[in-house]
Amino acid sequence: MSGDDLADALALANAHRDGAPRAGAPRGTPRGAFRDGRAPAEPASGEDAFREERAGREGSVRHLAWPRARAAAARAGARRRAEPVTLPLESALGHRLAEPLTALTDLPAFDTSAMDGWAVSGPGPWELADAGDARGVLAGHGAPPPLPDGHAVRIATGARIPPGTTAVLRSEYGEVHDRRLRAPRAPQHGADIRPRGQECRAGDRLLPAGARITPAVLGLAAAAGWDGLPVLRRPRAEVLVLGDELLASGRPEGGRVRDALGPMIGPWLECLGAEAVSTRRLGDDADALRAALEGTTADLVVTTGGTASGPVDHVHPALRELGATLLVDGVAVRPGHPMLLARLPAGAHLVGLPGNPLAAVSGLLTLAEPLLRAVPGAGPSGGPSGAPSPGPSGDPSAEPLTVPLVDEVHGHPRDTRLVPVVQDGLGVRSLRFTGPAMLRGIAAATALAVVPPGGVRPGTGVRVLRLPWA
Ligand SMILES: Nc1nc2c(c(=O)[nH]1)N[C@H]1C(S)=C(S)[C@@H](COP(=O)(O)OP(=O)(O)OC[C@H]3O[C@@H](n4cnc5c(N)ncnc54)[C@H](O)[C@@H]3O)O[C@H]1N2
Ligand code: MOO
Repeated sequence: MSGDDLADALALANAHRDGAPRAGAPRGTPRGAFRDGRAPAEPASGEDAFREERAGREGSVRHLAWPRARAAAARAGARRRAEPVTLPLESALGHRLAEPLTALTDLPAFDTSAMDGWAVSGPGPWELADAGDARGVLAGHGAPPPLPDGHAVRIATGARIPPGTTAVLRSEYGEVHDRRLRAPRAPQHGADIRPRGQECRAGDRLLPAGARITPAVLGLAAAAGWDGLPVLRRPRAEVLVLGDELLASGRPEGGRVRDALGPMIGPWLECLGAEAVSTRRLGDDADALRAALEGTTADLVVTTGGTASGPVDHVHPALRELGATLLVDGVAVRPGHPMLLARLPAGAHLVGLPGNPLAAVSGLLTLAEPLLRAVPGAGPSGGPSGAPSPGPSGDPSAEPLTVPLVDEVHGHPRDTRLVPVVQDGLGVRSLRFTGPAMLRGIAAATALAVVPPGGVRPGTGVRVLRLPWA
């Protein structure tokens, strides 16, 4: 076990010791919790309830409090490194720059006309010069001949300025009669000429290392002469979908169900800043799972299903046999409490998502999202919170937004609930069809509200995890 793993394992043990009610100790009712199935008259504010929150218990299994689980995932991510690689511009979108972006050229690279019109030399009127092309000086052509004093030549936007030019006269500001150009108002010296280096000089630093590559950055990089960019490789994620009952196509039949997670988790991980390299269905085959975990080349393995303790739930046994370190083993959150986070012996992290589809979403946002956000230099291309990616500390604390919840949401007595919500005016409103096995609510949602143990009354501010596409 590495020092880092040991630190995490100790943190996990301490969290359980500090947070979970001890066996046999009187547990009492947490502040803000239901006593008789109804909402309390004076529930604690969201923040108070978070401070009061303690790790919950499920039967004899102790679960880590939701904020602690996210913090543990962020710590795991902060220890990962993002390697620099060079990608062609067409593949670089969404990555972060591994080095500052410098200009490979002056911009503009030559004095250029900002308008269609005439290049003029000296005060008017001007005699029209021969450009060697009846259309005048065009963009994309070689160096034009010098323009003698008192002469003008037709010029197009983007064309090179002939030596000797003092200004460009826009076509709407001049008139030609008998090869003489006149202008009611003389152009100022340098008018409508973009001088070489106006935007930058070769070698100028245009953007810092770590800047996210947006469409605008791709344009700037191309203008500045780059064909490929040094970027930080996104964490590579592999998705392993477990369950013999899953169908890859068609309608559910014969007691089997469609695999809803295979099509969902990879794209969602991409939204969270990972490169989803593969999604494989392994059925309920313990050997295949072990082999996949042993052979993985990914930074993050995400499994779905098999986290509980049923006869074909192979995730825990496989991790045990491989000698993995469990960093989070169950979280006091609904849905999704059997979720887990582990570190495989070769260094990859594993997020085990429960099989119920909304529980899997909960695990993704509780564990995978803070982990990916905290990988130095990586981070989402617009995370669920919409907040900028934090620095190397990976501190996710500033990340969720707080907004009023307009309706009453029943809470779990001990666990945090993640509830699909939709924007409603300045607040959010909870949705229907949000059972652990349902995706109908989350598919219409803009965010997940973080409902503290005991629930919240209408108008109370709750933290929300905004969905990356909302
Ligand atoms: N005795 C207990 N049983 C269960 C507990 C518990 O605390 N004690 N927790 C329940 C909860 S909560 C959840 S969530 C599930 C988690 O179980 P697994 O992670 O082992 O998931 P599976 O058993 O493999 O599947 C659960 C459920 O989800 C369906 N599923 C699985 N994968 C997919 C998929 N890719 N697409 C669509 N649906 C999927 C699967 O068919 C099951 O219906 O455990 C409870 N049990
Ligand atoms: O994680 Mo389970 O979905 O809470 O039902």
